[in-house]
Amino acid sequence: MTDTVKLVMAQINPKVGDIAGNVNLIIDQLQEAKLKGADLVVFPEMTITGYPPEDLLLREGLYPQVEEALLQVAQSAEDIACVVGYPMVDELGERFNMAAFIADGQIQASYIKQNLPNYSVFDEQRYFRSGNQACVVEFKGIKFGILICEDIWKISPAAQAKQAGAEILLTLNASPFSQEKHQDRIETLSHRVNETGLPIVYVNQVGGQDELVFDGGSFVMSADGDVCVQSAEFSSQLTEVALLKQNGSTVVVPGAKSELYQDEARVYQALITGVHDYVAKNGFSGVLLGLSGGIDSALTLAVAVDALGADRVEAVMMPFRYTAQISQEDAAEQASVMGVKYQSIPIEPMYQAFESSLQATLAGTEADITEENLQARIRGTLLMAISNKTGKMVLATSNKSEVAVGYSTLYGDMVGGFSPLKDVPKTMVYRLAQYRNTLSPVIPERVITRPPSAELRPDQKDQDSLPDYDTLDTIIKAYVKQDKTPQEIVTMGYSEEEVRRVIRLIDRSEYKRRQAAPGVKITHRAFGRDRRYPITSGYKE
Ligand SMILES: Nc1ncnc2c1ncn2[C@@H]1O[C@H](COP(=O)(O)OP(=O)(O)OC[C@H]2O[C@@H]([n+]3cccc(C(=O)O)c3)[C@H](O)[C@@H]2O)[C@@H](O)[C@H]1O
Ligand SMILES: Nc1ncnc2c1ncn2[C@@H]1O[C@H](COP(=O)(O)OP(=O)(O)OP(=O)(O)O)[C@@H](O)[C@H]1O
Ligand SMILES: NC(=O)CC[C@H](N)C(=O)O
Repeated sequence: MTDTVKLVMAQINPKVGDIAGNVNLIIDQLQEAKLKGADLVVFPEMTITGYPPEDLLLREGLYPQVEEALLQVAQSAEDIACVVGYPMVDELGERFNMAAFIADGQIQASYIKQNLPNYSVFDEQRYFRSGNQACVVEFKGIKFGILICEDIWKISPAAQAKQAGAEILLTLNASPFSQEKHQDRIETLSHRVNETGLPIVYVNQVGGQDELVFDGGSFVMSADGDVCVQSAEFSSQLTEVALLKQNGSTVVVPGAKSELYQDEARVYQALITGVHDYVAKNGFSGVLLGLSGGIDSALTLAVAVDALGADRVEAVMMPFRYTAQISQEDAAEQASVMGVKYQSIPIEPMYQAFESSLQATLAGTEADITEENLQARIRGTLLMAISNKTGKMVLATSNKSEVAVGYSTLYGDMVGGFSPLKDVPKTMVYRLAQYRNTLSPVIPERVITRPPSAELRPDQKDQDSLPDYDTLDTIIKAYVKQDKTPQEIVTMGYSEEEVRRVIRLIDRSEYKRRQAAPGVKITHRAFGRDRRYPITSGYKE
């Protein structure tokens, strides 16, 4: 006899903490899956609360709400089975990261996550105790082993589930995006398939949550190690998977395979998702930004428009005596091509007002960074005034190279609620701008080809105060991502003086990063919750 099970991978975009909203989303997806004739629907990790709920997990009031939510989900699942993720607290006050198998309107079995990630952006040992038991459920003649995210990144829980009789593994994930992540997942799951001989259904969350973006990209790997079903990246989706019982094993029928994004296209989608969900989930009507005619604000504008639509994005040029005519022309041209509201507010009168008020105080001093920062701060003040009046949030435009070395002004161009390019090195900013222009030419070519300048003094170029960006980004990558020592970086072919200078700037700028807006993590190591360094530090290497 051949048993068949129609499984659906529910790649959804929950909102952290919105338990009522998430339950409605789950119930809607169950209804939709029923219409597709599904028997079993698998949701991502922590479906009910969204991931990561952070210190919401420390609130006692969360758990009764989660219990009630589970009951509601169970009641709506009388004629369909599902696996959902949720947090639970026991009578001793211990918390667990769980998954429930629900069928016939009731929780039939539950599983406690065993491997609690506590590195990079993850803090699960702050909240949870580990489980130590496999959970294998039989449904329609097939034995399913349930695992949660980090469990699949090590051998033991998968092997344990196999020993407990599992014929196929279901893994519920909240696995955030970084550039290499998809490949890492494929390699990791190939190991698990090789070790256990079992197919794996990998269901990931999608959507932005503060500095994290979940890319979705759920998939099924067959017992031969082939990806035989593939969901889309960066969009909510129900993906059908047919399972057959053949000669005692469970076999996945090859199904639909969405095409995946590559390289710059993939990073660009991550940025769009991060901006879109931050704005939507925090209830802003739109965003605004200072458009300078430079590449960072040009790319930020393109991302914002692609994420939100032109009618929700506003650009402001704020020229000063050092602003080149071509900067004004290019900013106006891009705003017009992209169809966004655009205005120009010269800052000369405000600068003169500051200068005259400070005249006595600054008398006898040479013009220096003080006067440059004033320009950036006037611009920041204007943007925040427009934000307050319109309800649109300001986007900061700094890239990762600038964030690394503190090349931005506190309370100046650092104003803003969200910082889309925060984890994008300058060299990648250029590649992303070029990629975006292959879809349709929105960034004037001159913005890409002219040398970068903050235009805070006559003829200023970034390279007057920083190494060229190829050098800077390589040193930042070696120090921040790869944790190399200064000596190791020097052996990569850079002068000791240059390496030491960049490292000193990186170390010294931690105070600025702590005050900066969050932004989308796209690399293996982002500043923010991913790389936590002390501000006050006497450490030397
Ligand atoms: N450890 C610490 N903890 C807390 N606060 C600390 C601190 N060290 C300095 N500070 C404070 O921070 C101040 C210095 O910071 P800040 O006022 O921002 O000024 P600062 O970092 O000295 O200058 C801004 C830099 O950003 C560059 N910039 C500005 C604007 C745009 C761009 C661009 O192209 O994108 C580049 C500019 O050329 C310059 O190199 C100090 O005066 C002090 O008040
Ligand atoms: N003339 C200007 N008009 C409007 N906004 C400005 C202007 N100059 C600077 N800004 C804002 O301050 C940010 C910092 O820009 P700045 O030109 O100093 O350096 P940048 O890092 O080269 O950025 P960009 O490549 O966007 O010019 C800009 O991205 C922009 O948001
Ligand atoms: N939520 C988790 O357990 C995530 C950890 C995992 N290694 C990932 O990022 O994919």
